[in-house]
Amino acid sequence: MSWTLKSAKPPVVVDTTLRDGSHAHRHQYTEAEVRAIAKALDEAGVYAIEVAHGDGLGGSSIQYGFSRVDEMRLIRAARESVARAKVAALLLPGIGTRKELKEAVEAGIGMVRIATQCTEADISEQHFGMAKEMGLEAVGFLMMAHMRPPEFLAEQALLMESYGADVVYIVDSAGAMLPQDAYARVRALKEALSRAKVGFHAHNNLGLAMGNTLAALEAGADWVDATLRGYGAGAGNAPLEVLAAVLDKAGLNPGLDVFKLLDAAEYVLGPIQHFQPFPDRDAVAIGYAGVYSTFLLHAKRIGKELGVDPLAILLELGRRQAVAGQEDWILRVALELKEKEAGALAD
Ligand SMILES: C[C@H](O)CC(=O)C(=O)O
Ligand SMILES: [Mn+2]
Repeated sequence: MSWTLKSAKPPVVVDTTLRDGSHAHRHQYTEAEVRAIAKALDEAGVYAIEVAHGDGLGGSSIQYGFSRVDEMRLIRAARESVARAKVAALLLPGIGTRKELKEAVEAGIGMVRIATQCTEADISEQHFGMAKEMGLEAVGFLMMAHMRPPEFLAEQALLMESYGADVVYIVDSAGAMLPQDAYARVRALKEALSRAKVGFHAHNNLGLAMGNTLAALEAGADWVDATLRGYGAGAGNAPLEVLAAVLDKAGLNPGLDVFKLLDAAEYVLGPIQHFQPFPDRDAVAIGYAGVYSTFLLHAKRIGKELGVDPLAILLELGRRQAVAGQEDWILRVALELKEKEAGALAD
């Protein structure tokens, strides 16, 4: 791996402020917020804008947190606000179904990203079939990709390609990768896939979202994700306005307007952000222990309610190798830690 970016090409950039950022926004986006953000992103030249509950279509629930506004209304609002960018949604098989996908198409999506745990690409076959039948650009998301080696991920990506994926992403859901990890995984997919493009989605828990995105580009990534101000789960994602400035300096700008993005980050997202994600004590623990980034706010809340250190909860979840969909483990682990502590005090 080199840092020259000589092998990199201008990537397709997908913004997920209105989907991954929904985790940080506790799924409370309003239609007016979505309209303003989607319009600003469209005018700044991003290829696609992902809009959905943070956990994908159908995610609004007691397990993942209720959305303030129905996501179909948010998708429609985004679609009405863009002149050029594609509107996309995320779907996790088991959470989202054909019903939600069909409604999202009617609301205006042109692309769906189908996300599975990186060991379970085989459960996505039917969903890629539906996406293609509905005329969508179809993208595969191999989540928690730090948990498996490059050659294993390449096999999973081949499955998604065989189901019809146009792009397959290495998703560093835990923000646990070092640049060499991102590089090796993207490289393996580039070498294995014959038709599908390769993408990379970063989280900043170890402060490496930008570095890992550049490593992915050096490895040949065709698509990359980012969010305004890195607004996303855990310590957030690669910050879009920073990525645009860096790509521009490196001669790799795919057509993004750097100054429009700086304004969008500062004046459109900035005033409504619930908080600025950054690698704080608990977020670094997530990257260090390889825990799903979306567990951060749940662990902080449950830890506060029960008087248990969120860092201890997150480290234990890492030890148990919890993955997406196992949000119920957070409360269970917290209760066990509390019980253990009470037992130790009684002894
Ligand atoms: C549903 C997740 O938030 C998808 C994602 O962005 C990730 O795994 O990272
Ligand atoms: Mn993410």
